[in-house]
Amino acid sequence: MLIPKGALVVSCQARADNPLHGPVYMAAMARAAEQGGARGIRANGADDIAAIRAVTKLPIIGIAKVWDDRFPVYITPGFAQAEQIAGAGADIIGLDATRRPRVGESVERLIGRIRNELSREVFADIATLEEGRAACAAGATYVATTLSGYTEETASRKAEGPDLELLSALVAEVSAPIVAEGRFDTPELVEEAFRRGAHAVVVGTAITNPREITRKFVRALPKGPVEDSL
Ligand SMILES: CC(=O)N[C@H](C=O)[C@@H](O)[C@H](O)[C@H](O)COP(=O)(O)O
Repeated sequence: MLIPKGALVVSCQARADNPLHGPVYMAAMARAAEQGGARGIRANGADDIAAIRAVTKLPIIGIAKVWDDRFPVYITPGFAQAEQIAGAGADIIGLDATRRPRVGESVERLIGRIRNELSREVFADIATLEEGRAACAAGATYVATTLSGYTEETASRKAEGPDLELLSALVAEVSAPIVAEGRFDTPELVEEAFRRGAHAVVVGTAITNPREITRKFVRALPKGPVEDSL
């Protein structure tokens, strides 16, 4: 198992509209995270993964986000994407393991192929206890709470911070190592995740998205016109 127990994993991702989009910035983020004590990196797309692979030996959870209007699944939807990110240097393949409609083969078959044909660990992003059970039975190495709040069935959880209840239920009922991911945005919440038995915690936005961090501070500003002090 590549992600050690008790690890903080830092997700280094920036979409195309983010000024930090691009492999140079994401590799720098990953180095900063490593210097800060991260024991793993999560990254999206072959270009970012290859650039991060070149600057660190930390285990990389690679994903490939591909949007298709016909299907809700966008995190590594098929084997072709998994093969591409494995080739770029991902040690672990992250994928959507929810029960939602998907293009191509079933998630069970996809997990099996990644393990057998690519010899990579599988990191299953799920949103419910049932999906966690199924991913574990299909051979996922890790099961993560990543998608709670982001599927139709779980949309109401998004406003409530991280899904600590799902985390506890998975720890109690699923034998794979359980990773806490999604809206863990303070050190206190990371502590709480480990208290509840998480194997590792993945933090993204709160560490690697300065635009969102700035917005959070801006929301705390007094309303009304900003005084011009010049
Ligand atoms: C739902 C979805 O697509 N989540 C993504 C998965 O890769 C990322 O956008 C998140 O940033 C990541 O999961 C870490 O979570 P947070 O940024 O909340 O710490």
